Amino acid sequence: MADRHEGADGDPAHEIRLDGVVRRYDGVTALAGVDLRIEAGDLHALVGPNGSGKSTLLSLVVGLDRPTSGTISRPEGRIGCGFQTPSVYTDLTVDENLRVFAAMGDAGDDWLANVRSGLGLDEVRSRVAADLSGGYQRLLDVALAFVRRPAFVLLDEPLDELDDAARERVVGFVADYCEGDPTVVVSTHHLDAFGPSLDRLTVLADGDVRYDERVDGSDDYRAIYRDLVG
Ligand SMILES: Nc1ncnc2c1ncn2[C@@H]1O[C@H](COP(=O)(O)OP(=O)(O)OP(=O)(O)O)[C@@H](O)[C@H]1O
Repeated sequence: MADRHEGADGDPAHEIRLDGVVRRYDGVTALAGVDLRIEAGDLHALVGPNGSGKSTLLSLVVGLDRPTSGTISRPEGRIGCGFQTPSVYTDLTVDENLRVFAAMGDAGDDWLANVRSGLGLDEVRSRVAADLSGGYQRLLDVALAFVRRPAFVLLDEPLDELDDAARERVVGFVADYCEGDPTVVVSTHHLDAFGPSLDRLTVLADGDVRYDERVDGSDDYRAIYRDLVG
């Protein structure tokens, strides 16, 4: 069997790298000097209390925002994003949304169908996005992040509003996606759901990295987290 990280694993040229990243807003330090490596092929979780800087970090990595100081480098390659507020075309159907986003890449119809069924969207494929429940809108937003088959996917709270079965499906889909070279960074409050599938865990608190280690399914994530941030 091929190594799951064949090609890019451990190659610094393929990692996302943050060095001394500070992001200050008026009177608020969202990130206080973050050094972080996000290695190719990893399913890498960012966790931390409300306001710890997770969304800020993802926005900076995508390039939607700029650091006050410090540097961020990201290798060439397509990037897929799912942020806290779903960014679907509300007047289009699920299938139309998927096709619009897929058309920006070259991943093909088979992959589109794979994303749709893998995330449990087949039964709503002909419904207009505006009429979907909050959970299905979230699933569609997650699907749009993957439909161009990007090298990097950044997901901010992808499990919000989902029921247990849908959460399991999303975690399974994301973990399978990372079986090759792609890298997925997920900001989440649902450490228990992602825990067994993670390659790396970073805990942020008050804009600082409090923990950043490779992990495997046997780790007691809840205990790690509780010891760090209570
Ligand atoms: N545009 C902004 N203007 C002012 N302050 C901001 C802005 N964006 C974020 N902040 C502040 O930066 C800090 C970090 O926020 P951020 O949204 O990154 O945290 P988070 O870990 O994603 O939180 P949550 O888990 O609640 O989503 C917070 O104190 C927040 O209020």
